[in-house]
Amino acid sequence: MEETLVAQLLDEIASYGIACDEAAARRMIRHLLLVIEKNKVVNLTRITNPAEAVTLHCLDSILPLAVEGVGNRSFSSFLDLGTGAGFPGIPFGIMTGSAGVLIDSVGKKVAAVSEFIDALGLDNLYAEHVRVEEYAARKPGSCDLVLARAVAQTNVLVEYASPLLSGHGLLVVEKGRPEESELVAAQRAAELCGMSLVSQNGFELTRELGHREILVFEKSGKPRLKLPRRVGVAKHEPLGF
Ligand SMILES: C[S@@+](CC[C@H](N)C(=O)[O-])C[C@H]1O[C@@H](n2cnc3c(N)ncnc32)[C@H](O)[C@@H]1O
Repeated sequence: MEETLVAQLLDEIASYGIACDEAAARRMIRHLLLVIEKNKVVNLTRITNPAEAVTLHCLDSILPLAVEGVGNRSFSSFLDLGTGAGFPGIPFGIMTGSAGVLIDSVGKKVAAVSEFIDALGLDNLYAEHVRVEEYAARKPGSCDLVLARAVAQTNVLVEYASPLLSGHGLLVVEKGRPEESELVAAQRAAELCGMSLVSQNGFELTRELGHREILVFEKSGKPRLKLPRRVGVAKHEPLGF
Protein backbone atom coordinates (compact mmCIF):
# COMPACT_ATOMS: atom_id res chain seq x y z
CA MET A 1 0.00 0.00 0.00
CA GLU A 2 2.85 2.39 0.84
CA GLU A 3 4.11 2.42 -2.76
CA THR A 4 0.65 3.26 -4.14
CA LEU A 5 0.21 6.11 -1.67
CA VAL A 6 3.68 7.52 -2.44
CA ALA A 7 2.84 7.49 -6.17
CA GLN A 8 -0.53 9.17 -5.51
CA LEU A 9 1.09 11.91 -3.40
CA LEU A 10 3.84 12.58 -5.96
CA ASP A 11 1.20 12.91 -8.71
CA GLU A 12 -0.99 15.23 -6.66
CA ILE A 13 1.91 17.46 -5.57
CA ALA A 14 3.16 17.74 -9.17
CA SER A 15 -0.28 18.87 -10.33
CA TYR A 16 0.13 22.06 -8.21
CA GLY A 17 3.58 22.77 -9.65
CA ILE A 18 5.34 22.02 -6.34
CA ALA A 19 8.71 20.24 -6.60
CA CYS A 20 8.97 17.10 -4.45
CA ASP A 21 11.38 14.17 -4.56
CA GLU A 22 10.43 10.58 -3.85
CA ALA A 23 12.24 10.47 -0.49
CA ALA A 24 10.19 13.40 0.82
CA ALA A 25 6.93 11.89 -0.43
CA ARG A 26 7.83 8.59 1.22
CA ARG A 27 8.51 10.29 4.56
CA MET A 28 5.17 12.11 4.38
CA ILE A 29 3.39 8.80 3.71
CA ARG A 30 5.26 7.12 6.59
CA HIS A 31 4.01 9.92 8.86
CA LEU A 32 0.47 9.39 7.60
CA LEU A 33 0.65 5.62 8.21
CA LEU A 34 1.99 6.24 11.73
CA VAL A 35 -0.95 8.60 12.36
CA ILE A 36 -3.49 6.04 11.09
CA GLU A 37 -1.95 3.36 13.33
CA LYS A 38 -1.79 5.62 16.40
CA ASN A 39 -5.35 6.76 15.77
CA LYS A 40 -6.51 3.28 16.84
CA VAL A 41 -5.50 4.14 20.43
CA VAL A 42 -5.39 7.95 20.56
CA ASN A 43 -8.04 10.07 18.86
CA LEU A 44 -6.04 12.14 16.36
CA THR A 45 -8.09 12.38 13.15
CA ARG A 46 -11.50 11.61 11.63
CA ILE A 47 -9.94 10.93 8.21
CA THR A 48 -8.80 7.32 8.17
CA ASN A 49 -9.24 6.28 4.54
CA PRO A 50 -5.57 6.27 3.40
CA ALA A 51 -6.16 7.55 -0.17
CA GLU A 52 -8.35 10.41 1.06
CA ALA A 53 -5.91 11.18 3.86
CA VAL A 54 -3.09 11.58 1.31
CA THR A 55 -5.02 14.51 -0.17
CA LEU A 56 -6.69 15.90 2.95
CA HIS A 57 -3.66 15.66 5.23
CA CYS A 58 -0.39 15.40 3.26
CA LEU A 59 -1.17 17.43 0.14
CA ASP A 60 -3.28 19.96 2.03
CA SER A 61 -0.44 20.55 4.52
CA ILE A 62 2.00 21.60 1.83
CA LEU A 63 -0.41 23.45 -0.47
CA PRO A 64 0.90 26.81 0.85
CA LEU A 65 4.10 26.02 -1.07
CA ALA A 66 2.09 26.67 -4.26
CA VAL A 67 1.51 30.26 -3.10
CA GLU A 68 3.80 33.01 -4.41
CA GLY A 69 5.68 34.58 -1.50
CA VAL A 70 5.55 31.35 0.52
CA GLY A 71 6.87 28.56 -1.75
CA ASN A 72 9.62 30.78 -3.15
CA ARG A 73 10.83 32.16 0.20
CA SER A 74 12.99 30.38 2.78
CA PHE A 75 12.06 30.44 6.44
CA SER A 76 14.55 30.02 9.25
CA SER A 77 11.97 29.07 11.87
CA PHE A 78 8.30 28.20 11.59
CA LEU A 79 5.64 27.40 14.15
CA ASP A 80 2.69 25.07 13.56
CA LEU A 81 -0.06 26.44 15.80
CA GLY A 82 -2.40 23.64 16.94
CA THR A 83 -0.60 20.81 15.15
CA GLY A 84 -2.99 17.98 16.16
CA ALA A 85 -1.43 14.87 14.60
CA GLY A 86 1.41 16.89 13.04
CA PHE A 87 -0.45 18.65 10.22
CA PRO A 88 0.69 20.81 8.57
CA GLY A 89 3.99 20.96 10.51
CA ILE A 90 5.47 17.53 9.75
CA PRO A 91 4.84 17.55 5.96
CA PHE A 92 5.94 21.21 5.79
CA GLY A 93 9.12 20.45 7.75
CA ILE A 94 9.86 17.46 5.49
CA MET A 95 9.40 19.54 2.33
CA THR A 96 11.36 22.63 3.41
CA GLY A 97 13.91 21.36 5.96
CA SER A 98 13.18 24.56 7.97
CA ALA A 99 13.43 24.44 11.74
CA GLY A 100 9.92 24.05 13.14
CA VAL A 101 8.16 23.99 16.49
CA LEU A 102 4.85 22.12 16.50
CA ILE A 103 2.67 23.14 19.43
CA ASP A 104 -0.64 21.95 20.77
CA SER A 105 -2.57 22.45 23.99
CA VAL A 106 -3.43 18.73 24.24
CA GLY A 107 -0.61 16.70 25.79
CA LYS A 108 -1.47 13.30 24.29
CA LYS A 109 -1.38 14.77 20.76
CA VAL A 110 2.02 16.33 21.42
CA ALA A 111 3.31 13.02 22.80
CA ALA A 112 2.16 11.27 19.60
CA VAL A 113 3.72 13.96 17.38
CA SER A 114 7.04 13.69 19.28
CA GLU A 115 6.99 9.93 18.60
CA PHE A 116 6.37 10.55 14.88
CA ILE A 117 9.22 13.09 14.71
CA ASP A 118 11.62 10.60 16.35
CA ALA A 119 10.47 7.67 14.22
CA LEU A 120 10.95 9.72 11.03
CA GLY A 121 14.32 11.11 12.16
CA LEU A 122 13.27 14.72 11.61
CA ASP A 123 16.05 16.61 13.40
CA ASN A 124 14.69 19.99 12.26
CA LEU A 125 11.39 19.61 14.18
CA TYR A 126 10.24 19.38 17.75
CA ALA A 127 6.84 19.30 19.43
CA GLU A 128 5.85 21.13 22.59
CA HIS A 129 2.81 20.88 24.84
CA VAL A 130 1.88 24.53 25.34
CA ARG A 131 -0.89 27.01 24.55
CA VAL A 132 0.06 29.49 21.89
CA GLU A 133 -0.56 32.48 24.18
CA GLU A 134 1.98 31.10 26.69
CA TYR A 135 4.51 30.29 23.99
CA ALA A 136 4.22 33.80 22.51
CA ALA A 137 4.76 35.40 25.94
CA ARG A 138 7.91 33.30 26.40
CA LYS A 139 9.32 33.61 22.89
CA PRO A 140 8.12 36.85 21.30
CA GLY A 141 9.29 37.49 17.74
CA SER A 142 10.82 34.01 17.52
CA CYS A 143 9.39 32.83 14.17
CA ASP A 144 9.27 34.09 10.63
CA LEU A 145 6.34 31.85 9.67
CA VAL A 146 3.25 30.68 11.56
CA LEU A 147 1.08 27.97 9.99
CA ALA A 148 -2.42 27.21 11.23
CA ARG A 149 -4.92 24.75 9.82
CA ALA A 150 -8.38 24.18 11.30
CA VAL A 151 -7.57 25.84 14.62
CA ALA A 152 -9.72 28.97 15.06
CA GLN A 153 -11.40 31.87 13.28
CA THR A 154 -8.97 33.95 11.24
CA ASN A 155 -9.18 37.05 13.48
CA VAL A 156 -8.16 34.89 16.46
CA LEU A 157 -5.27 33.38 14.51
CA VAL A 158 -4.06 36.85 13.50
CA GLU A 159 -3.99 37.86 17.17
CA TYR A 160 -2.19 34.65 18.18
CA ALA A 161 0.44 35.01 15.46
CA SER A 162 1.30 38.70 15.78
CA PRO A 163 3.49 38.54 18.92
CA LEU A 164 5.23 35.39 17.67
CA LEU A 165 6.33 36.86 14.37
CA SER A 166 9.49 38.78 13.60
CA GLY A 167 9.22 41.83 11.27
CA HIS A 168 7.80 40.85 7.86
CA GLY A 169 7.11 37.35 9.15
CA LEU A 170 4.08 35.57 7.68
CA LEU A 171 0.95 33.93 9.02
CA VAL A 172 -0.49 31.36 6.60
CA VAL A 173 -4.08 30.31 7.28
CA GLU A 174 -5.86 27.51 5.40
CA LYS A 175 -9.64 27.70 5.27
CA GLY A 176 -12.45 25.97 3.39
CA ARG A 177 -14.74 28.74 2.16
CA PRO A 178 -14.58 31.50 4.77
CA GLU A 179 -17.64 33.75 5.14
CA GLU A 180 -17.24 37.40 4.16
CA SER A 181 -17.85 38.33 7.82
CA GLU A 182 -14.83 36.21 8.89
CA LEU A 183 -12.62 38.01 6.39
CA VAL A 184 -13.85 41.45 7.46
CA ALA A 185 -13.22 40.64 11.15
CA ALA A 186 -9.77 39.28 10.25
CA GLN A 187 -8.85 42.48 8.40
CA ARG A 188 -9.96 44.61 11.36
CA ALA A 189 -8.06 42.39 13.80
CA ALA A 190 -5.01 42.59 11.52
CA GLU A 191 -5.04 46.40 11.67
CA LEU A 192 -5.09 46.26 15.48
CA CYS A 193 -2.34 43.62 15.61
CA GLY A 194 0.13 45.24 13.19
CA MET A 195 -0.59 42.70 10.47
CA SER A 196 -1.72 43.07 6.82
CA LEU A 197 -3.38 40.63 4.45
CA VAL A 198 -0.93 40.24 1.56
CA SER A 199 -2.58 37.50 -0.51
CA GLN A 200 -5.58 35.22 -0.84
CA ASN A 201 -5.47 32.27 -3.23
CA GLY A 202 -8.13 29.64 -3.95
CA PHE A 203 -7.36 26.01 -4.80
CA GLU A 204 -9.50 23.00 -5.62
CA LEU A 205 -8.20 19.86 -3.95
CA THR A 206 -7.63 16.83 -6.17
CA ARG A 207 -10.22 14.04 -6.25
CA GLU A 208 -12.92 16.70 -5.71
CA LEU A 209 -12.17 16.72 -2.00
CA GLY A 210 -13.00 20.36 -1.49
CA HIS A 211 -11.88 23.95 -1.83
CA ARG A 212 -9.12 25.74 0.05
CA GLU A 213 -8.53 29.45 0.52
CA ILE A 214 -5.01 30.23 1.63
CA LEU A 215 -4.73 33.59 3.37
CA VAL A 216 -1.31 35.12 3.94
CA PHE A 217 -0.84 37.91 6.48
CA GLU A 218 2.41 39.78 7.06
CA LYS A 219 3.66 41.35 10.29
CA SER A 220 3.89 44.89 9.03
CA GLY A 221 3.96 47.12 12.11
CA LYS A 222 3.44 47.41 15.84
CA PRO A 223 0.24 46.12 17.45
CA ARG A 224 -2.03 48.78 18.93
CA LEU A 225 -2.60 46.64 22.04
CA LYS A 226 -0.36 44.60 24.31
CA LEU A 227 -0.04 41.04 22.98
CA PRO A 228 -0.42 38.26 23.82
CA ARG A 229 -3.53 38.87 25.90
CA ARG A 230 -4.19 36.44 28.78
CA VAL A 231 -4.80 32.76 27.90
CA GLY A 232 -8.29 32.33 26.42
CA VAL A 233 -9.05 36.04 25.91
CA ALA A 234 -8.36 36.06 22.14
CA LYS A 235 -10.93 33.30 21.68
CA HIS A 236 -13.57 34.56 24.11
CA GLU A 237 -13.27 38.31 23.43
CA PRO A 238 -12.16 38.24 19.78
CA LEU A 239 -10.90 41.37 18.04
CA GLY A 240 -12.44 42.72 14.85
CA PHE A 241 -16.18 42.62 15.50
C1 LIG B 1 -9.10 20.73 14.75
S1 LIG B 1 -7.49 20.48 15.36
C2 LIG B 1 -6.51 20.70 13.89
C3 LIG B 1 -5.20 19.96 13.97
C4 LIG B 1 -4.27 20.11 12.77
N1 LIG B 1 -3.81 21.49 12.61
C5 LIG B 1 -4.94 19.65 11.50
O1 LIG B 1 -5.22 20.47 10.63
O2 LIG B 1 -5.16 18.43 11.34
C6 LIG B 1 -7.12 21.98 16.27
C7 LIG B 1 -5.95 21.82 17.24
O3 LIG B 1 -5.58 23.08 17.76
C8 LIG B 1 -5.25 22.93 19.13
N2 LIG B 1 -5.40 24.25 19.79
C9 LIG B 1 -6.55 24.98 19.88
N3 LIG B 1 -6.31 26.13 20.54
C10 LIG B 1 -4.98 26.13 20.87
C11 LIG B 1 -4.13 27.05 21.58
N4 LIG B 1 -4.60 28.18 22.09
N5 LIG B 1 -2.82 26.73 21.71
C12 LIG B 1 -2.33 25.57 21.21
N6 LIG B 1 -3.09 24.67 20.54
C13 LIG B 1 -4.39 24.93 20.37
C14 LIG B 1 -6.23 21.84 19.62
O4 LIG B 1 -5.77 21.17 20.77
C15 LIG B 1 -6.31 20.92 18.41
O5 LIG B 1 -5.40 19.85 18.48
